[in-house]
Amino acid sequence: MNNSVMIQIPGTTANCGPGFDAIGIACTVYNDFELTFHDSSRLVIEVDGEGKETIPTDEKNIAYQAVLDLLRKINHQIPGMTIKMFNRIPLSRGLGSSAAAIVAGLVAANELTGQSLSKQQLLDIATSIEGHPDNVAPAIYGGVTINVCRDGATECLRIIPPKPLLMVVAVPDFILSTKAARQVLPKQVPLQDAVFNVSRSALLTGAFCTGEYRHLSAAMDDRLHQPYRQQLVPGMPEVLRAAFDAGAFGSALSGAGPCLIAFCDQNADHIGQCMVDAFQANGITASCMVLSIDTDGAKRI
Ligand SMILES: Nc1ncnc2c1ncn2[C@@H]1O[C@H](COP(=O)(O)OP(=O)(O)O)[C@@H](O)[C@H]1O
Ligand SMILES: N[C@@H](CCOP(=O)(O)O)C(=O)O
Repeated sequence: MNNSVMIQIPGTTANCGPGFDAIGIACTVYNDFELTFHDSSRLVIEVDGEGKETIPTDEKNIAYQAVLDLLRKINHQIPGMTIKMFNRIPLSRGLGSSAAAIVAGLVAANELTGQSLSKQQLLDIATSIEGHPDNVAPAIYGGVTINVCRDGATECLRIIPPKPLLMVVAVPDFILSTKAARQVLPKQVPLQDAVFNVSRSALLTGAFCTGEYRHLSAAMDDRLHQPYRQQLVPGMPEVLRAAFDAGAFGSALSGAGPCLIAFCDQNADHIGQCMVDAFQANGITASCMVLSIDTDGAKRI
């Protein structure tokens, strides 16, 4: 049995507008995660890159907890371990950093213990830890994933769109925890809003399957979460509008925010600059990342 493994895990953008807790995409921004088991009982966690100052380096670390969850699941003894991570996924911004940490811990521990669990089993464990499947599924499988929770398991359909798609992410310089962004959501919604989202989610899935991205303008509209979260992201309507005016097919809140994401197939840098400028006009400093779809998901490197 090898006692050390290195995993690369992609960031993810969830919801894509209407697909709240259901649709997610793996993106070409990656964390590196190294797990080593050793004989001593010590736990060592070293964090570099994003979150270096804030991510816990003790038992509270969620990647470490995911390693423990997997070891307990397969009745493996808990050894001493060293975790080294280099993070490029911005924290608490809506690009799935927590999902990446959970998936990293699960995949690394599974690799070190003989790969006894399937991707489906890892997905089910990851979903139960994260609480929703739309980030952990694409982090595991790559691509665009449509995710349905049923009878305690997560059913995941992975799509690789037939035409290239770029994702322009405007990253504002403030954080918003997913927990806080879920607390502003209502417990119930009007039937017409549910119908609105059902039709847009179906159109969105069809656009990804066929590459008919001209539908994304209508397909990325949402009434289930964005109207409530807008108050948490200054300038959100203006930034989304700026992306569209600059030529994006469509735009939305990335995950629970505060990142805003636009989809296009050209002029990505220009669209990004327009989004950053629109944030700036609303008093928010932001930077821009141009990403494409990661098709591999978490993998050993
Ligand atoms: N690499 C990591 N290792 C351990 N914990 C992490 C890591 N990345 C993120 N986290 C935890 O996840 C939290 C952010 O999760 P969340 O609020 O869901 O935002 P995000 O949209 O980035 O997933 C961080 O505050 C941190 O506690
Ligand atoms: N469906 C979730 C997605 C959260 O994604 P994150 O990247 O912000 O953690 C939600 O909208 O709450």
